[in-house]
Amino acid sequence: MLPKINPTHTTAWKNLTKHFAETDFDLRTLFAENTERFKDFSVQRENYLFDYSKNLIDQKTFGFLQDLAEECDLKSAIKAMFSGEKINETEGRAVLHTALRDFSADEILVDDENIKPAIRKVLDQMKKFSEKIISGAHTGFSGKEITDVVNIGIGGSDLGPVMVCSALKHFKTRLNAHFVSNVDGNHIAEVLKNLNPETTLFIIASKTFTTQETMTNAESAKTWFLKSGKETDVEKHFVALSTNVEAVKKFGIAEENIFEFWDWVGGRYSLWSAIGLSIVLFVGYDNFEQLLKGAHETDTHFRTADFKENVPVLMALCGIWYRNFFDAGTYAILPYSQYLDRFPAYLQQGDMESNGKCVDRNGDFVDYETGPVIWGEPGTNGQHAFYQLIHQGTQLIPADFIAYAKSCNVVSDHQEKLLANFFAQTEALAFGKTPDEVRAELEKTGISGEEIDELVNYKVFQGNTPTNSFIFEELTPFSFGQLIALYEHKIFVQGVIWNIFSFDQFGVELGKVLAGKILAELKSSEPVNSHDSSTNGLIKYFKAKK
Ligand SMILES: O=P(O)(O)OC[C@H]1O[C@](O)(CO)[C@@H](O)[C@@H]1O
Repeated sequence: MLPKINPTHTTAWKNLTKHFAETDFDLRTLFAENTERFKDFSVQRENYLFDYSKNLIDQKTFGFLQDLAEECDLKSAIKAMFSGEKINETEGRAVLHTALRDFSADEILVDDENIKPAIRKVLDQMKKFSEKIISGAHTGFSGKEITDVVNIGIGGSDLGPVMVCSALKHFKTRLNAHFVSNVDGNHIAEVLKNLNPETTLFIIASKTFTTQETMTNAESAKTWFLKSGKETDVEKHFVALSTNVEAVKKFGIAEENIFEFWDWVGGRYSLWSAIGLSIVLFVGYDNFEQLLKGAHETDTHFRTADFKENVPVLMALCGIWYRNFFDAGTYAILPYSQYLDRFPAYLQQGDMESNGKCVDRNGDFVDYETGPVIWGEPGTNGQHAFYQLIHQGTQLIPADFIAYAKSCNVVSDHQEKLLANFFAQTEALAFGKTPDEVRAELEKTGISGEEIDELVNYKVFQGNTPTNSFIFEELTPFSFGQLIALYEHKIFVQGVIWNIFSFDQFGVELGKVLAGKILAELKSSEPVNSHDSSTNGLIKYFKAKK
């Protein structure tokens, strides 16, 4: 079981509170005082560099943060997760997405049963199936090869596959992948518009196989398909990824077309499981296996590295420093790679569904902050949109910058230009521009002293905005697996320290239940008066206009 320690009751927290109040964290000064700062606060691993020197920390902060991890008994929490203890206590489940990418011969037991053979079996099933589809050996009902794959799922059954397929586009097979998630009928309508039922494969991805959006979209896909194909053709065009075999069979998908996974795989951690089938089809099984192996490399690092060099632990501790001491309510993820366009959105679910909690592991309401709002967009696009606020707004927004040294596509000098921006932004955010520097610059333009006085404040950059920088050698399935797992473990560490349960998501339930009730009201011809005046008024307007 996970330890149940209130972080604010630790000596480390008290030390951090005092240290925060007494210290003036100024990056200009910190860098000037320690010429070895980059060396002291960076970790170079085989294929990537993690630089956390542009954080508002000194050696003392670093020491207290490390103490916090020790006092919150992070070591035993890591052991508990990897060994299959039921650390998702509120749902009575183990948390073993790490087992899905563990190709070692080590046994992992859940309820006294080794889960490794079952994982292997499903991976083999995914491999064989994908090979048949990609080679064209499996044909659609009219004998034509499958050309398009539509993953129908939402949340963890969508975001991971969409994000990875976007990131690994460079490694694409001949198949096209499409994703339908929203219950908004426009989503499926737009996807189906350009598809041919004879050459389309639908993957119905749902852990529970009860999710309204997915079931509705799956039914609509089947209706669309049956306009051309027959009931007996469904088996060639529909497969399901689920833990709920009975519900899948009821939907009409044959048992041999079910790719199973298990309740110890959380939805937002499921891309490594059968939920990754669309990834396998899109990039091929070998690349998917590389993705898993990359994640496993991070798992091994996380399990074994000293906390002082442990990248996910360092990421998590810096995040806690800003959330709980600087009161930073948001955290930006800024990949300098267009391939990672969906990565921030993926991490929104990963982080916010995991750590957006206000009750601790003792069942008490917390009196400290937990998960921040996660957001972001790829650079350089974000620079021309919201960076203004990060540079000159009124709140502290810590950020992670992610880049690749080599580009998958060498297009003239695009990569140098991209990376020049990457380096420039973290430098500007850290060191800003002082009034004296602004003044000196304006003086060179020849404008009057009065005009300079009027302009100075507008052109000052406060700086001191903390960032982490990741530079990977190149974007490959392996390195991308490493990166995703780094964030998964960062989220885990923060949840452990905040003393919350990171693997349930009760916060999504209330809206779902209310929507069910309201749906019945929308379908009825009776006037709706059962809600507050606002909800009644909105429903009335909708019913009049639909
Ligand atoms: O895979 P399912 O069971 O359809 O659930 C989809 C998503 O819905 C959620 O339960 C949230 O509503 C997520 O945790 C999950 O990833």
